[in-house]
Amino acid sequence: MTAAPAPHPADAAPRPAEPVLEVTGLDVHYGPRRRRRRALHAVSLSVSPGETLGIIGETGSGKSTLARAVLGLVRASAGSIRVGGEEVTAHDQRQWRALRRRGIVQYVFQDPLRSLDPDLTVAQSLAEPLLVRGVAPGEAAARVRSFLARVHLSEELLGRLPGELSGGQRQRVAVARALVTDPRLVILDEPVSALDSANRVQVLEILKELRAAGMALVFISHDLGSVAGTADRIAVLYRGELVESGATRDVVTAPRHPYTRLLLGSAPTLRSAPADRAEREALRTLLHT
Ligand SMILES: Nc1ncnc2c1ncn2[C@@H]1O[C@H](COP(=O)(O)OP(=O)(O)OP(=O)(O)O)[C@@H](O)[C@H]1O
Repeated sequence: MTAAPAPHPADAAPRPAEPVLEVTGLDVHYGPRRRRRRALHAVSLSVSPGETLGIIGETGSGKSTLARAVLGLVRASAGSIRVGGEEVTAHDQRQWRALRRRGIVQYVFQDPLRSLDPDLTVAQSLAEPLLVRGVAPGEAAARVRSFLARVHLSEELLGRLPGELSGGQRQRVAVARALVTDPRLVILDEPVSALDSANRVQVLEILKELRAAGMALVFISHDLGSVAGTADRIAVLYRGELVESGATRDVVTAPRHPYTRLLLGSAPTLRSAPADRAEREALRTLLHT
C-alpha cells in the first residue's frame, strides 16, 4: 500500500494569521482595596491583522477601560493581554513606554486634543513619533507629508497649532499621528462621536482604507450606527462584561442578547422596522433594575 501523497503546499489550508490583539479573561478594578469597583469582568476577544472589531456599549459599560487596559494605562487585576504576540499583562510603565515607542499599537481618542500636544504644530506632532524611533528628520518630514495626503489634509496645515484647526481637521491629524509609525493595531475610542456628519463620513472612509491596508482596528463607540458600517465583527459590552459578539451582520440582523436588541432599538436606521416602544421599555426595566 502506498502512502497518500503529501499535500502540495499550495493545497494546504491557509493558516489563520496570528492575532494582533488577544485578551483573555480580563478583569479591571478601580479604587482602593476596600472600595474596589469592578469595571471589566472576564472579557475575552481577539483581533487579527486587517480586521476591525467594533466594541459597543452605553456609557459606563467599560469601553474606555478596555481601551486603557490594552494601551497599558490601567492594570489588569486578572486575565491576560497579548499585543503583537507579546505578553504585556505584567509589563511595568517602562516596558509599556518601550512598547508604545516601537509604535506597534497606537490610539485615537474622541477628543483629538488628548492625542495632540496643543503647543506642537501639525508638522511637529506628526514627526514626533518617528523622531522618537530614530528616523532621520528629513525622512520623517517626507513621511509626514505622505500621511497628510492619506488622511486628505492639505500641506498648508503643517505650520498650524491644533487650536488653529477645525474639529474635523484635528481628528484627521490625530488619525495621521497614529499611523505614521505604521502600527499593527490602532485603538480608536469614540473617534467620530464629536464630529459633524461630513467629517464623520470622511474619518470612517479613512478607517476603511486602513483596514484594507492590513491594520487591525478596535473601534469603540456607544453608537452602533457608526461602527456597523466599518467593523467586521462586533462585541457588545454591558456592565463590564461582553454579552454578545459575532459577525456584524449577525449581530445587527439577529441579536441574541436583550441588551443588544435595546441598542439596536436606539439605532433604528440599522433595521427597517424600529423596535416596538413597549418592548424597549420592558427591556430597559429588565436590564436596569
Ligand atoms: N479612574 C476611575 N476611577 C474609578 N472608577 C472609574 C474610573 N474610570 C472609570 N471608572 C468607572 O468604571 C466604569 C466603566 O467606565 P468606562 O469609562 O470604561 O465606561 P465607558 O463605557 O467608556 O463610558 P463612556 O461611554 O461614558 O466613556 C464606570 O462605572 C466608571 O464610573
